[in-house]
Amino acid sequence: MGEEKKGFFGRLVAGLTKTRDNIVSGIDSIFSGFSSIDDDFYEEIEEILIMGDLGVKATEEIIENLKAKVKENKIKEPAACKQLLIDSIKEQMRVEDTAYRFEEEKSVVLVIGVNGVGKTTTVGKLAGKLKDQGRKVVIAAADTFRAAAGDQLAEWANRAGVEMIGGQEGADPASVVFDAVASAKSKGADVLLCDTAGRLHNKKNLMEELRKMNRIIDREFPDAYRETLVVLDATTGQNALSQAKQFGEVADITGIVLTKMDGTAKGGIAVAIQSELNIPVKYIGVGETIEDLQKFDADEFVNALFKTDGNEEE
Ligand SMILES: Nc1nc2c(ncn2[C@@H]2O[C@H](COP(=O)(O)OP(=O)(O)OP(=O)(O)O)[C@@H](O)[C@H]2O)c(=O)[nH]1
Repeated sequence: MGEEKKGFFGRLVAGLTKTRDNIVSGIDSIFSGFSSIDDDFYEEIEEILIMGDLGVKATEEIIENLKAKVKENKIKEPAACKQLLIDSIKEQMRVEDTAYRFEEEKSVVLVIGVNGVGKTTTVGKLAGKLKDQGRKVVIAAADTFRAAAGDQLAEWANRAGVEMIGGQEGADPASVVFDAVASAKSKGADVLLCDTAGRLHNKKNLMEELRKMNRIIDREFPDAYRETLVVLDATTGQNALSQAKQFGEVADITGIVLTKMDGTAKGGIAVAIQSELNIPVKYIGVGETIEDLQKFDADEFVNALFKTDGNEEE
């Protein structure tokens, strides 16, 4: 098991190379470059965290927390602050509900996100993952806005070996969800994954569409556990955070999927999201194949960023 964990950690470390270069190399040079802990020292750390997309609010709180820890532990050496900074970031990322109940219970999972963020890909990967865990999955292609979205999802359903309902361009998303719920129930499916649209420029329509879908699920599948995942493209940095906030105004988000974490320098956005929204990042996308969706764990993420296993005093 230790090997498996190491493999996962290794892949996470590799996937976060650019984010790590962006944040940690700068931080390391501050720890080694400063001879005493003063205002300049804190300001430079603050600047790097903000540049690393952790967000102004989260950064300010991390720095306050770090200052308190330094005082409490009577630390005098800048280098000795590193572990305290790691701890502060982890504390800042703490969220209450990080459970994956849809993996255990009969569930309907709504997946929301604007075009191009990797929503369809994520639904496909998630279907494959749940199927591998022995769950019976049905996909509802309720993003009927974009031409070819249905075909693309059908390919993913095929790859994952699960059934897909809907996919006709221009169809009413709520009626697709209605058909999919009926199919999921008649087949005794465990999880119904709904790929839905996310046109943020027309919030009223979006809200109406989501409300309609939710009403149908409430009525037709009242005992299903409900999960609403918002897919965000990590490469868009602060824009991803603002999308999450906007979706939060029209839906009860239970989790975030951050895609394209491979190869982006903006992975620090995961800190901003968990800290500012108190919503867990449940998965990260680290590539384009069906295996490239990983469960997200904030502590492991911070350890991978700083390349520490969480126990060592570096
Ligand atoms: N590198 C990388 N690419 C990804 C990841 N997730 C998705 N992509 C790519 O991002 C592009 C957009 O993904 P889609 O799944 O089509 O995006 P979408 O949000 O469904 O877009 P629409 O179908 O237009 O709504 C595709 O080329 C995917 O292969 C990821 O985690 N890493």
